Amino acid sequence: MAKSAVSQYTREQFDSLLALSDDEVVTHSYVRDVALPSGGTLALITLDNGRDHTRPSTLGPQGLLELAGVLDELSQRASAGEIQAVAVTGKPFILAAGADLSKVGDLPDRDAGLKMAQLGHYALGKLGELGVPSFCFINGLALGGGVEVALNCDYRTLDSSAAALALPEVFLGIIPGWGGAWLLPNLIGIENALKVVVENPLKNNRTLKPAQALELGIADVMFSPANFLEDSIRWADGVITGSISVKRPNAPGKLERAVKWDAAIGIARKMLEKRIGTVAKSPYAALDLLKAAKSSDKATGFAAEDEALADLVSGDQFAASIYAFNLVQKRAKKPAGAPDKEHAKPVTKVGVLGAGLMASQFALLFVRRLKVPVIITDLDQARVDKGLDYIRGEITELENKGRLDADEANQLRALVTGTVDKGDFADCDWVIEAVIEELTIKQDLFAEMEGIISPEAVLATNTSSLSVEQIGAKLSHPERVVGFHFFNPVAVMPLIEVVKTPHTDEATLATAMATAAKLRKNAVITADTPGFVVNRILAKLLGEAMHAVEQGTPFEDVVAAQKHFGLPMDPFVLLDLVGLKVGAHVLDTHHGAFPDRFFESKALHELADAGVLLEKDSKGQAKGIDKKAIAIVEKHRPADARPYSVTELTVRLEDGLADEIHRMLEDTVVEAPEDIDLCMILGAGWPFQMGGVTPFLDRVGASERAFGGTFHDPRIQGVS
Ligand SMILES: NC(=O)c1ccc[n+]([C@@H]2O[C@H](COP(=O)([O-])OP(=O)(O)OC[C@H]3O[C@@H](n4cnc5c(N)ncnc54)[C@H](O)[C@@H]3O)[C@@H](O)[C@H]2O)c1
Repeated sequence: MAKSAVSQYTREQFDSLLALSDDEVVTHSYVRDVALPSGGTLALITLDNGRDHTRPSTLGPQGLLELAGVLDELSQRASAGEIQAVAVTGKPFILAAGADLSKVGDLPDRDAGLKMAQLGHYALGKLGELGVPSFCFINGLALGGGVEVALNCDYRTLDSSAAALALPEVFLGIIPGWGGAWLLPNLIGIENALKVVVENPLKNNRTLKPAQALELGIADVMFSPANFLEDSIRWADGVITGSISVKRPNAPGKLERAVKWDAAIGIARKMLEKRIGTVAKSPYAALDLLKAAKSSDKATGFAAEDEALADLVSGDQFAASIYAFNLVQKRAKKPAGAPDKEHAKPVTKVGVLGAGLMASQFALLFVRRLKVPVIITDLDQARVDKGLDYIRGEITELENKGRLDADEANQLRALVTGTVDKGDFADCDWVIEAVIEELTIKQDLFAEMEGIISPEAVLATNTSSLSVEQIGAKLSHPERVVGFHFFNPVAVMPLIEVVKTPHTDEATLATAMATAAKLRKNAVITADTPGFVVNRILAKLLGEAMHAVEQGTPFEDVVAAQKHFGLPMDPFVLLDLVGLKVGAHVLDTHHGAFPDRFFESKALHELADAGVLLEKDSKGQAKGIDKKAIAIVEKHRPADARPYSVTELTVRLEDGLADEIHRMLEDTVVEAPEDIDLCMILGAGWPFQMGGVTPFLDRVGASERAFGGTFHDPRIQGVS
């Protein structure tokens, strides 16, 4: 018999963890005996925290110990010949959403972290050592430790309507440490395991649809939801009797272990170094474990996971991740400064001014989520038609992908119309503009609309850098004006900055917040100051980047200095994406408002006029900086220029950000540092593992250097 992986742990080790259980959400393991079609008995465990489907079952110390106790009893019944198989499933729609993170932030030290890792192995590992075959019937959502419940079983069936499967641990600053890092590559091969565990480690990790999980080999078979449990039991019976033989084509063979394994790890390591440098520790820790899983036995693999998890759980990045997790889970759902929902006015028809890049994307979102008539306009019929074609084309695309049925798609297409006559907006109660970024054009447009729409209708603007108050300056009812700043691409970016002017009334603000919620976006309320939150911080970084290259700092050194922040794009790729003209305009706006702290860049204007910055390959991917761009920047180098070293520039950027954010808070651009962090995580892709900009700046000492204080107390900074 194979060496036991579980016997390295004992029940008594874990008593001290019980204090960390959240009594509110203990997941219980209910057992019932099921008769197998061919005779014999299968003991079916259901994981259930007794809540409805909006509160997924999670696994904390008490739930894990209860499961371990149940499995010990079943092991005895198996030895006595009373049961022939064990299966685990979940309450409706949910297997388990992983470890209970609500109290993990309270783990007092590394030893407690180590015990938490060991407890997972102690409990879940028993699923692989029962003496009879074990099955997981994956009936719904399975995340992190939920997937590891399944991996610890011998076989897995999967419901084709399950919401998602994922091992998102590296995204939270940890690793799949309850068996996942050893079991997964040994089940589905190293290349597939890498895709699931470390791909895109700074974003929400790869979420698998059931068909993908099946194809990768995480599940052995998939059944439709109609008879999922019955089909799973019948299939398990076939496996036990031998009438079904389970094939695992992705399981690693000798050749894969001898040749491919290390090579795949090497490629993944290079990819990570290129993409994230040394910003995050957890993906590298996961790589080390996946590498070792090639030749280690299960007991050694589990012990290595314990040590890695203990290091990470007690470190800075996990504390930071938990902070970010709580922001997104809690603060984002109850935005600071939001008025009572009761004041919100109904939105029964939406008018969209402009049919360009942003307008057509959010017109689509309005019709999909609000399901009310949406009318768009632009300067001429051709532009209106282009916008309509885009919106209708996207609806058809969603229909083709099966995300909308034919009736819904037809209904949505019929709700969107276009016009060149603004008189058709008369009955709109929500009008939003996304025309070109010029103050007088937007002012005149709003003034014109005031003559058409009712005095109660809301006028919203998607401006990125103009004053919302000034856009409404020519109105008799400026109280109905609000900023509603989307991010590109609209379908993907979860944030809307809702901008309140000194005149915006409660009903208008409440309507904006309610509308954002209906669009399923997170809204943060900001004051009407240049760049609001996200663009002001990005403008600071872009301005510093242009200043540094003008001073003779090599472009690659600027990229290296900014890599330290872990943002998804370097400043030059970002400039290329937003457009050089737009970028130059954003810098001008900030320089105009805060001339002592934001640089204006004449070089950037010349780059924009010449249309050069990045050198790209045939697929449009950036290869580096265009030589013509380097020459243009050199022309703007002042006589007394002095290049920065990477370290100097890194510190300069950190201190500049700390100073700017401190000023933003003094000016109450938002209520609290948490709101800045929320905006940067949701609107700029600031990595979760860094836990938000403000704790990061505290942690690296920038807050102390910039304003002689900190944004948070030490616990939140993640300083252990
Ligand atoms: N592009 C982005 O990433 C982004 C992100 C957030 C906010 N914004 C803001 O959104 C707005 C639009 O940006 P875009 O990128 O969609 O620009 P765009 O150039 O793609 O679209 C602007 C559209 O407005 C039309 N237009 C101009 N004057 C008009 C008028 N008087 N009446 C009706 N239509 C008129 C133009 O013909 C054009 O189709 C700007 O205020 C911009 O700052 C842009």
